[in-house]
Amino acid sequence: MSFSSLVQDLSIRDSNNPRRRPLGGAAPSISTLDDRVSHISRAMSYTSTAATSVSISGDISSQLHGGYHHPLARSWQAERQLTKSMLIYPLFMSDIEDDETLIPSLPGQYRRGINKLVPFLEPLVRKGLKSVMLFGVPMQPGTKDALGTAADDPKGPVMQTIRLLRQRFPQLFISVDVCLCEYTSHGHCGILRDDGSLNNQLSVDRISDVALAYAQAGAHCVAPSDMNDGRIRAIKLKLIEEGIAHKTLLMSYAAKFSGCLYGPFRDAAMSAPSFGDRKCYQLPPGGRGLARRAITRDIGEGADIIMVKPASQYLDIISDAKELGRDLPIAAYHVSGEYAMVHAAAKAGVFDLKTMAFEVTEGILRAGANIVVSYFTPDFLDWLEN
Ligand SMILES: NCc1[nH]cc(CCC(=O)O)c1CC(=O)O
Ligand SMILES: [Zn+2]
Ligand SMILES: [Zn+2]
Repeated sequence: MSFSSLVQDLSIRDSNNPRRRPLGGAAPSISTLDDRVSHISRAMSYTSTAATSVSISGDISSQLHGGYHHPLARSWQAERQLTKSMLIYPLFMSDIEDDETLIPSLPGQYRRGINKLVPFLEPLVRKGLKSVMLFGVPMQPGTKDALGTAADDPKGPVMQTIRLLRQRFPQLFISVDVCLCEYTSHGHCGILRDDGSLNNQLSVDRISDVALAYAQAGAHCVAPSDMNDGRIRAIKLKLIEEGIAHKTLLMSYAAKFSGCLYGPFRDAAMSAPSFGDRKCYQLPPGGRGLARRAITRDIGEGADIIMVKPASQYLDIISDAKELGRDLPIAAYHVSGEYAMVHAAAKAGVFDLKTMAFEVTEGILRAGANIVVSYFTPDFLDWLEN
């Protein structure tokens, strides 16, 4: 068949097919359903009898494979590619200077003392590590009390680490988790009333003092994970009052769900509550509406970033956060239990570790996150080129 007869062939078909008419051509008027059916069946019968036009007569929209045959073309399909600058790496800082203890429930992750930190981080920073999230772990007996006094102890592991990192890795972005559970004798995320429930006002006062201390020590970002009501506003006001709001990013763990995925973290941070649970301040897993309210509230109180946590079980919440906070970066925390699950399944031969690490992280990005807090960060620094 010659080119001109092919064109003619197409134009005949176009005039018959209401869905594929030439540019600028008038749509055939279809007034009734019968009319429409006859148009379509005429187009179809023409196609099936004209053998030479088979390759161009199919429904073009059914052809997708060509768009992602090549690896580069596949990479173009994602709205956002995972890059090293999206990753924040959590670090557990012990108050024993030479500590370097593997956390059995958190494969490959260690609790480290200040003396072990720089040699550990140097190669990671060289490979492109951009940001860390600090957690303090008081191991020395007698350090914990009802008020979590050790949280902002100037000689405590977090305050020391902030100063050390600012000095040794000036480009590194330092975020610090702000909570009391690692430092309280009862292991809850605030100060308690006599009945064992949280005293919200005292907790918020204390948490905002701790956040301020971290910011004053040089943290670029403070990230309260305690879930007390009103803490974002209280922290923001203190940062403003002390004249450092302009250089301190406030990341709210706005939508933090209770459940069983923080277990390995609590092993690492020695922060399991000594009685009860966190269900009265962390969100119930089915509470999508509560999460949306918390996100909206925290944006209103001055959060610069909204965090959702855990991540893989809460992808709808991440996309809610993106919708409610369309003008803010959204962070997702791929938490200790999620990380441990991936490791356990890979070890059991269920799937390849690296493939799953990418799959779950890409899912988190697809849901709307711009930032991922991940224990896989050192692995990604090896796996990613950018
Ligand atoms: N409030 C402290 C805090 N900050 C982050 C996590 C969990 C992180 C993880 O599981 O990786 C926790 C534990 C908890 O709330 O029980
Ligand atoms: Zn806590
Ligand atoms: Zn309660």
